Amino acid sequence: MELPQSFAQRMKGQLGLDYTRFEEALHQPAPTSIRLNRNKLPGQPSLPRIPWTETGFYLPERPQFTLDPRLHAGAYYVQEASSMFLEQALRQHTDLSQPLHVLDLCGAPGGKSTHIASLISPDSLLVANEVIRSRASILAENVTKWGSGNVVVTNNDPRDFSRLPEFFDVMVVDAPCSGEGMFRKDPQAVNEWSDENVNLCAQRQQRILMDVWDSLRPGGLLIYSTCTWNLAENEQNIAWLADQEKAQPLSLTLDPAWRVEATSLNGVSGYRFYPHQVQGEGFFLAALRKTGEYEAPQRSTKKKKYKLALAGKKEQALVNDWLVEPYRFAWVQHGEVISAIPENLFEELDELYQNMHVIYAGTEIAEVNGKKLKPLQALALSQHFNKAAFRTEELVLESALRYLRKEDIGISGNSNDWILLQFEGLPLGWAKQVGSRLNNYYPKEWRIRMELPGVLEFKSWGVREVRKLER
Ligand SMILES: C[S@@+](CC[C@H](N)C(=O)[O-])C[C@H]1O[C@@H](n2cnc3c(N)ncnc32)[C@H](O)[C@@H]1O
Repeated sequence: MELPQSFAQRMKGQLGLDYTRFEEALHQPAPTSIRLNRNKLPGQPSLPRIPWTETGFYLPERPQFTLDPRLHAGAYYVQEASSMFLEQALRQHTDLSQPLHVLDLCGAPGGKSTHIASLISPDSLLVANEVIRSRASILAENVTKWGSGNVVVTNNDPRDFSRLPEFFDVMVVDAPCSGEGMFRKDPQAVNEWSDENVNLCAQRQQRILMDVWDSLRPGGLLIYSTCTWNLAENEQNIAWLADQEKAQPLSLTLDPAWRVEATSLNGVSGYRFYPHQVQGEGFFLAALRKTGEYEAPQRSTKKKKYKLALAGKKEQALVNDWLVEPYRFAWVQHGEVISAIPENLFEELDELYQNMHVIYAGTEIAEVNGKKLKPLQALALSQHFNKAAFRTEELVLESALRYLRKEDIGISGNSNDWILLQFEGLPLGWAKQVGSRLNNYYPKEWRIRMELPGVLEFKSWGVREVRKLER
């Protein structure tokens, strides 16, 4: 990798004597790390922990993740370690036990959204947004696999959030940036880098921040992050915002052993991750509190016209016991699809449907057509799913991968049932047995496209779990 000259020059100025170690680190392989979904994998793996998060771990090597059915089951997310530092900003500056409205503005592919979903209380709402449509679908897929049930995925431009004034308690802006911190993982980022692009990115970030600022409540928390190291896209932008909006800069308590670098510019604290100091990629994070007093809006006494329609009692009764605590949910119907949304979030969700382009909300449970009922993929992957309501079949590795490739797989018995297919107790999706045939209902868009290798080797992250299957 040949570093752009002006980038190297600037970093020498920024890092001084540390520059040589920094450059050497850029030529080392990037570490591999994952974050576990504790609702699906509660055990403690024998792996080194990422110190600033409770659920992140380093792997000794990079496995072929596509060939691990647990990834498709939403049991973990492959995420770069530094970016999990978001957890510190949330834990140190919010009360996560409270019901919060959180926005993840630049959400795709979903690393931070799934992380936030694991940290907030079940009564909280996360709006995971992505402006690019194709990327919003990937975000919706990852959110669905994570299975939290209190997440809404929207596909909106930041300026659309002006329709939701003072709606959010917390806002995460993981801004599109010049990607200097991704150089060793992504050679394309090196080719696209230029001083001009850094300036364009900085201007775009300011626009994005101004576009969404009004939808943060007074007293609310803004967490801003990038994966780049220049001042313009980081400290300078946040100092500019703090000055413009009279926001209060916040600092974080760091453990010196983490080797995260704290910076300060005009009273604004920033936190920098360099690959020669931490086991992770380049990252920057800063936090601000919006000043002022929040006054909850007066509720109108006029009868409200809702956009969300509740499912009929008959339809609801058909699917009610498919979730473990059905009384916690409102059951809404959109065409033939019944979804469950947390009961306490009905008003907020309706407001989102009125104002934004919602592409996924809550948990899609079933398609109902007269007496015909079809359980949906999101139900199988939901953390609230009542598995006892269905016949389940455990698959070995090869069958699980064939199922995820949407191939035909054999199964014993002869019935007319919906069958929940699992791998190591983790639901993967649905199949329907029709006589001796088994119809595969795994979503076509999610299927594994890669050919299975001649020898399947299941190298899990737990060192003891190496398996070979000769075929
Ligand atoms: C750094 S990535 C987000 C990564 C994500 N937060 C995660 O942890 O997986 C930035 C995202 O911003 C989106 N984006 C690009 N231009 C944007 C704009 N003008 N406004 C808002 N988001 C934008 C990109 O499509 C991209 O998905």
